[in-house]
Amino acid sequence: MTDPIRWAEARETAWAAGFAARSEGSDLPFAAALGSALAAPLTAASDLPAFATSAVDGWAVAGPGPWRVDAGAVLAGSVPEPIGPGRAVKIATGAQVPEGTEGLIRLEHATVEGNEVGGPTAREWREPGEEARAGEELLPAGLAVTPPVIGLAAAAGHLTLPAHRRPAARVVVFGDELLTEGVSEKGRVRDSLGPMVPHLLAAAGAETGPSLGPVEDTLEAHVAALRSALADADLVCTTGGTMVGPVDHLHAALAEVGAEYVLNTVAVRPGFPMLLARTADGKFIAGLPGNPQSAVIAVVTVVAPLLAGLRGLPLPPLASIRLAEDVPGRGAFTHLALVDPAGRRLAHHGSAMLRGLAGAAGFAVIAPESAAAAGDAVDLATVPGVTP
Ligand SMILES: Nc1nc2c(c(=O)[nH]1)N[C@H]1C(S)=C(S)[C@@H](COP(=O)(O)OP(=O)(O)OC[C@H]3O[C@@H](n4cnc5c(N)ncnc54)[C@H](O)[C@@H]3O)O[C@H]1N2
Ligand code: MOO
Repeated sequence: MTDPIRWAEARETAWAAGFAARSEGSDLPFAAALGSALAAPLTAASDLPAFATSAVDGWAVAGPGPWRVDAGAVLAGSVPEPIGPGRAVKIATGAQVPEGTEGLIRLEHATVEGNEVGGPTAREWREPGEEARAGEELLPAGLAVTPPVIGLAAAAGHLTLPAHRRPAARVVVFGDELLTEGVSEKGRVRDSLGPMVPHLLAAAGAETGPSLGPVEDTLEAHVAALRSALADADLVCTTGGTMVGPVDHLHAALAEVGAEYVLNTVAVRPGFPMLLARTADGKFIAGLPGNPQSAVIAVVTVVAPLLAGLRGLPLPPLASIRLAEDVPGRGAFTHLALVDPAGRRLAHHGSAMLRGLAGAAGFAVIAPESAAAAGDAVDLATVPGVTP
């Protein structure tokens, strides 16, 4: 076993490995691009607006007033006839302003008498290219695709976005002791990771499906499950078997599939035995410890940064929280301490438990060789899918 690396370094190492392996950008439908980084700048396919666009409901007029009313109205969605001096035509918000227009009168400011209209005029339209010129860069490469980015891309004439695709991830659950239904009894426990981890991965930006397993505790079964999951995934997250117990086959299985460690053990409590490995063809295997809270910590520490890197995004920033009570350190290890949104520690925070985690804002980060006191603001490591 290699020396554990520091927790902050584990995040950066996992992210950098993902970023180096990010997919080449391609033109993706908006839904597929959402959440990933732009792989190339977004440019405008036309002027924005593409034509002089009325900003009000009113009258378009030309020349000196009062103006004689032309029949009909200029509505949004068509190309209007030009208007001549001394003429007025009714116009709707969003309609193309007729050539020759010198001013618009808002409907509520207009006086109409017989066939004539009068009132104060103003250039109440948006000029072509006011927001952007055709071909102009709207957003830089590397920016995350958010819903407003999708809206802008559509407005700018696109059906797709140049982005890094979402990585495909699979979860493989190890453990003969696990039950997939009913209550824990007679030495057997309900599998809590199989139902939970795919949702963590989805929230962290992976395409994923149901977990595979529980996989039988033999090396052959582990290797077969890993190979089958790797066949259609960029990332396989395994649960359990990270230690060196009598049926912990993960390390031997990694060797069998030719995977090499990116990192192996992290100086953090809980979660110490987590690992990240890479196969010869550039796929990743994240080993999440079997203790359920430790598995979540491995997702927070290694998997979420890796997925961000694979999508071309920066290392996810840590949030911050003000503690309402003292939190001890864990010596040379980083202590990830469950806290609620008010900064209070939670009961039931053992690494085999999920009860505290289920009500938590995230993990307060207590640096190695330190402790935190009530009132201190400390980093908060959030859990994908959980808003603090
Ligand atoms: N001699 C040592 N033993 C252990 C150490 C150590 O340093 N020296 N570290 C402990 C720590 S820390 C952890 S974390 C676990 C990690 O163990 P594994 O990753 O090998 O996991 P397992 O042994 O398979 O399981 C541990 C524990 O978690 C339960 N489990 C496993 N999978 C699931 C699941 N899908 N759903 C619910 N519960 C699960 C399993 O039943 C065990 O109770 O090692 C310690 N040991
Ligand atoms: O560190 Mo283990 O990962 O505590 O449960």
